[in-house]
Amino acid sequence: MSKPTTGHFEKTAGWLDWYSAPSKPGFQLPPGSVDAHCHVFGPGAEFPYAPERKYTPCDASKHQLFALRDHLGFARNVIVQATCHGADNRALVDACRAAQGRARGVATVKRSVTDEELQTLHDAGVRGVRFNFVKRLVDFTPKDELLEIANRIARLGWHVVIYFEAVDLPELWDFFTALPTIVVVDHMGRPDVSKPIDGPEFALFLKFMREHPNVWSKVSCPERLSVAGPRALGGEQAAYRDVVPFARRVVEAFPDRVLWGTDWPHPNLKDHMPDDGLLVDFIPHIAPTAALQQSLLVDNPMRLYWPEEV
Ligand SMILES: O=C(O)c1cc(C(=O)O)oc(=O)c1
Repeated sequence: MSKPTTGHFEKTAGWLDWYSAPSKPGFQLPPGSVDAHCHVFGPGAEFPYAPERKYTPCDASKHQLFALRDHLGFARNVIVQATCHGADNRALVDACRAAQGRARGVATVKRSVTDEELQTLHDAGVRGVRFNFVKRLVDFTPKDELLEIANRIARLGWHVVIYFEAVDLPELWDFFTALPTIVVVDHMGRPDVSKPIDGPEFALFLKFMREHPNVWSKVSCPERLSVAGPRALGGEQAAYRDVVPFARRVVEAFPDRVLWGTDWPHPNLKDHMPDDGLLVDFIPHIAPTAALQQSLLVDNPMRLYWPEEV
């Protein structure tokens, strides 16, 4: 793969660039696997980063994303609007269109979005909107505004993707459970994996999923959630052991409502940048049977993002 570059913009201090020489996974992905959470960044010279952004990344273009897709053995991508692009979905739309049916998108929109703009997003392959509650990434948006957006996109058959941290779930519960669509949680709601898996915090997340059959979860981002490592670098086959029980619990309890994604190009990692090939090798530890792998990587994302092909 090519190497990361930065064009017009100066990266946030300490920014870690994506890993430019990922290994070939040892784990053989089932045919038709979907990387259901990844991003494009710019390139900034073509698709400028949003003025309200909280970080400035290195560029991560659609071509680089598609090269990674092919290298790892994925068939398709779900590209999620990154907060550094705010509600300007041009880079996302451009990538989805260029993928020629092999990518779907999750956009960020404001209340002011027109029906015509929503239709244009739909035609490009967008099937969801993302609501972000992680304070270091976005400014606060009032809940009535988000609910209004959710009701509008529900009519298009789209869903809502939510990103929040485990400690905030109690406060956000009423809002989340009032959403009228399928609701997809990013990165398992960011559990603190140094806390017990049977403790109250993770129990609340499992209850959230158990009591609400419209709630799905991405069992992604062990590299972000791991406290004890080891890191997915240098051929490590036992990476992020502390995350495995959490992700596996979700996969086994809700096999029909889980998705997996690389999270490439891994915004805001502070301590290391994982080898994406080794991240793929993490999958069979959380989805240990062929049937679970088929649901996680193929059947579930196809049902949600390409229902017309199922
Ligand atoms: O934890 C993060 O920093 C992060 C950021 C973004 C984004 O900026 O969109 O997306 C993610 O999936 C994760």
